[in-house]
Amino acid sequence: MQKKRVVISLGHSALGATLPEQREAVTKAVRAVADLVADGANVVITHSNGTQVGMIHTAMNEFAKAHAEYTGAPMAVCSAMSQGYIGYDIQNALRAELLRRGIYRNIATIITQVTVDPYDEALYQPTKVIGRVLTKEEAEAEQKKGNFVTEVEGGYRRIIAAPKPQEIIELDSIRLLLDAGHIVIAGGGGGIPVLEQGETLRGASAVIEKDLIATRLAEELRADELVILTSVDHVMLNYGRENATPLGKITVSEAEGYIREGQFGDATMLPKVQAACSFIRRGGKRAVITSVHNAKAAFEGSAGTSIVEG
Ligand SMILES: Nc1ncnc2c1ncn2[C@@H]1O[C@H](COP(=O)(O)OP(=O)(O)O)[C@@H](O)[C@H]1O
Ligand SMILES: NC(=O)OP(=O)(O)O
Repeated sequence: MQKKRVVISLGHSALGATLPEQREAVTKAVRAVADLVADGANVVITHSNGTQVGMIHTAMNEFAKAHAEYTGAPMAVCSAMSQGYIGYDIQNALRAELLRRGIYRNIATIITQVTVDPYDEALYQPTKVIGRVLTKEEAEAEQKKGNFVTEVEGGYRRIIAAPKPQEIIELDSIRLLLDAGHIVIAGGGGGIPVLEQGETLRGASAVIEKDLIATRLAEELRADELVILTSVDHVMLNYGRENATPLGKITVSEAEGYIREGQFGDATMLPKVQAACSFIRRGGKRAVITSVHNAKAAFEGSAGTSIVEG
């Protein structure tokens, strides 16, 4: 019998912001992955990169300005770097966690490119926040460099275009490794957005929403479950209000109704619930949205928000 297949998406709280924070946060996040593996699942991991790609872009390009022998790095190269370095931390933390449990599995990160449509209007309207929170002065300096910023809680953050994913270029390699029982880290940060130009794939100055690539991977790989680990234990109705109510097990029709009511934050919870609905509509058995902390209980059905057929 084929093992259960699970695509698990790690949000920014599973990664932290700085290098030491990431190493620490990933150590906790991989326990949820190890629980799934110990339970016999074949797993593909995908993850956020907004904070990391912003940090890498600033580090690469500011340094290059001051040192003529270095060149700056375009956003697509920074996305590739973020996949490499986040994958490196996840590989090592997960390997150690599994070995502690007496389990040995091959774990590999696939640098993943995803085509985007050059006519996607999102390419011309930056919406996706990247990097750390900036002061007003730092935000003004970014604008002078031609970058875009938006006001957020506590300050400002850079924003960048977020086109829709089209084709996952390395999909066959991901599937091959998964079929062979390897744990695969893929589509990190939504995948590196690329534009197809003849034989060439040209990096786009954008970042793809990772919830969209999580559902795409889950659909293409015919996963049984999609698990989205984020910063809250449940999806809530009336979030942030006095009458806020956590959602337990709901059907895809109910979830779509809540979407129509505007129950979910546009750039935060909405893409996760949409990803979950799309996955179930295309044949997935269960989508779970919860925190790293609650993951084990959510896998067992006693915590988190589960979206199922119906
Ligand atoms: N209806 C809702 N229920 C729960 N959380 C919500 C809701 N609407 C918006 N949110 C916000 O969504 C956030 C999770 O999304 P996000 O910050 O993008 O995390 P991630 O990095 O995991 O993708 C929560 O911290 C919460 O502030
Ligand atoms: N690429 C992406 O969606 O990253 P965040 O989750 O950090 O926004």
